Amino acid sequence: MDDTAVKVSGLTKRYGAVTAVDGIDLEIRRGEVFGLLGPNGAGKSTTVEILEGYRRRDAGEVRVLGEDPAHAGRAWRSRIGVVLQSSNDHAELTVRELVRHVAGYYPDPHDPDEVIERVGLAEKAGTRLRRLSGGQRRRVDVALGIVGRPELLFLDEPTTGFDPEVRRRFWDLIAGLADDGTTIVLTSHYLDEVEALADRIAVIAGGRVVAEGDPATLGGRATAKATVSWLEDGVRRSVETDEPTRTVRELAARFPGEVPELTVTRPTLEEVYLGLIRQA
Ligand SMILES: Nc1ncnc2c1ncn2[C@@H]1O[C@H](COP(=O)(O)OP(=O)(O)OP(=O)(O)O)[C@@H](O)[C@H]1O
Repeated sequence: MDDTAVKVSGLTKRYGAVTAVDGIDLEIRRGEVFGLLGPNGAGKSTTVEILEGYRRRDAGEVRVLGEDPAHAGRAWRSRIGVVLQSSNDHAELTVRELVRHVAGYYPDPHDPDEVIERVGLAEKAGTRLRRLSGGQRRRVDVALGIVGRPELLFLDEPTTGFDPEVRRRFWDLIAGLADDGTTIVLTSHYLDEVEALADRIAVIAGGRVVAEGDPATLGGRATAKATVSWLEDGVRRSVETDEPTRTVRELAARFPGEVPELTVTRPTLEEVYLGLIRQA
C-alpha cells in the first residue's frame, strides 16, 4: 500500500480578489498525526475543505488516499472521517439514535455503543441532543467522525469548549486512534494540544506554509538559545546561552550543594510559533 495519505502540491484557492491558499505543498504519511497551525484567516479551513472534497481548488494537485477529492465518489468518502463544527440538527434524537443512524452509512462501522463509550458519553447515550452541554455536543461530533472507522480523520478545532479533564481524555482517544493506524489531520489553536498529539506540524500564514517539522524541532526550536535560571542571594538570575551545559557546570562549581531553583529552558512551541507568525 502507498504510505502517503495526503499529497498536495501548488494548491491555490482564490475568493474573488483574496488568495486564501497561495501555493501550498504538503505530504502526510499514513498513520501520522499531522497538525495544522496558523492564525485566523491563514487558509487552514480552506485547505482542509479542499482535501475533504467540500471545496473546489483553482490550481494545484491533490491526492487524498490515492484519489482526487474533487472527483472521488462514495467509496472514497466512506474511508474519510470529518469532525465538523456543531450544528443544531437532530436536537430531538438521542445520542445513541444519532450515532447508530450515522454508522448505517458506512460499510464497516465501529459498534456505536463502543464509540459512545470511547468519547465518554456512555451515561448520556439515551439523552436527547438538545439536553447536552456544548462540550458534550462536541463529543457527539467526534463520535460521528470516527464511527465509520475512517482511515483518515479530519479534526477541526476538536476540543473548543472542553473542560481540561475532558480535553485530556480526548487526547488519549486521539492517541489511541493514531496507535490503531488512523491518519489524523488536526487543526487547532491550542499549541499544547498540537504538541501533545502531532508527529509533524505545518504552520500556515497568508495562504503559505511558513514552517514544517516535528514539534520538538520546529523553527529551530531544539537548537535555539537556552535560558539558564537560578536563585542567588535571594535574587532570580538568568542568562541566555548557546552552551547551557557550560553555564550549569560553572554554577555547580560555584555553589557548594544544589544550585538553588535551577532551571534550563528552551523556547516553548508557542514562542516559536509566535516568532514564525511575526516573521511571516
Ligand atoms: N467562502 C468564502 N468566501 C470568501 N472568502 C472566504 C471564504 N472562506 C474563507 N475566505 C477567506 O479566505 C481566507 C482564509 O480563510 P480560512 O477560513 O481558510 O482561514 P483559517 O486559517 O481556517 O482561519 P480560522 O483559524 O479563523 O478558522 C480568509 O481571508 C477568509 O476571509
